[in-house]
Amino acid sequence: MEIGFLGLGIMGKAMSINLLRHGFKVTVWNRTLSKCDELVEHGASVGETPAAVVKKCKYTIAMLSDPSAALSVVFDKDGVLEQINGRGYIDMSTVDAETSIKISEAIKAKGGDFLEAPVSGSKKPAEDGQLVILAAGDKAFYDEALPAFDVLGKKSFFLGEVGNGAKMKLVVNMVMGSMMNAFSEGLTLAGRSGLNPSTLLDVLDLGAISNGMFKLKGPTMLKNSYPPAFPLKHQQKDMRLALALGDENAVPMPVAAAANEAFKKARSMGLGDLDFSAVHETLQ
Ligand SMILES: NC(=O)C1=CN([C@@H]2O[C@H](COP(=O)(O)OP(=O)(O)OC[C@H]3O[C@@H](n4cnc5c(N)ncnc54)[C@H](OP(=O)(O)O)[C@@H]3O)[C@@H](O)[C@H]2O)C=CC1
Ligand SMILES: O=CCCC(=O)O
Repeated sequence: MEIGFLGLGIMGKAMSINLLRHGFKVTVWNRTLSKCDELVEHGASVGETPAAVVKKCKYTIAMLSDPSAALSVVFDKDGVLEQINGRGYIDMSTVDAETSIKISEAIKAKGGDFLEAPVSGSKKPAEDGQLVILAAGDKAFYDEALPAFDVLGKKSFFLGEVGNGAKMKLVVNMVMGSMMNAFSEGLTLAGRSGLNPSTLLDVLDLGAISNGMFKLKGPTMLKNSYPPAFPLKHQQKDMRLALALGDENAVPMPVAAAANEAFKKARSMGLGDLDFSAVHETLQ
């Protein structure tokens, strides 16, 4: 079955290669078209525009940086809407519910099917097909897309109406961003107060707050090394969108608000393209 894929950044590249490896025919598009070359080496075809990809595929997946990119690819000239009639569109980007609902309504008005399906998990889980998929929208289309989700992820959740996937993803990343700041403060405090931060990693790993993120990021943070798996600029976008969701629902989130300030500071220091663990540098 032919699947379209729009957006070949860190995640989109890994996800589309994974689909190809599992026998799907994939047609790709990326704003910077030269990034499609590597996918062609893996067997992909290339579409010149989002509309051209959508036209030849039963359904098309998007993995784009933020709400403005997600909207642009759908609504602009040569965008998804122009060819969506009778086809499906799955937006896996992390965006807010409002953006997702706007896209969903436009796709449906043109006779297409829509799912939002943001993911938990980063570059390595994307390469290994171990993402957690947070889908919402048309249930029949979800069932149709399950073979692709089964390749991309280790578990898919169907969360009901469009907006619920986006909200779940933002809540998860709000918790993650807050934890990353507490972790950075802990590593820094350990070092400055005369402890060995490596020993702190061992102690944390044996206790109740042991987790994959501390285990994965701790050793590189201690070397002040932040190769981008999840770019810091995207984590800050997610904190901003989660705080807006908190505003809408009158939920006080002082911890998340402080974490957002730290990510903003890191961006102002030019660290936005590094991994989100580079927020550690704001304390150095
Ligand atoms: N990295 C991670 O660990 C995870 C990321 N996410 C989410 O997935 C999405 C993608 O993340 P990631 O792959 O890391 O990001 P990258 O920054 O690596 O890639 C972003 C992609 O969006 C494209 N893009 C940006 N602006 C536009 C635009 N105006 N029009 C068209 N295309 C555009 C880029 O194209 P170009 O190449 O031309 O710049 C690129 O393909 C984000 O929403 C992120 O929050 C979710 C889970 C994990
Ligand atoms: O949105 C990015 C999530 C990164 C992760 O789950 O490790």
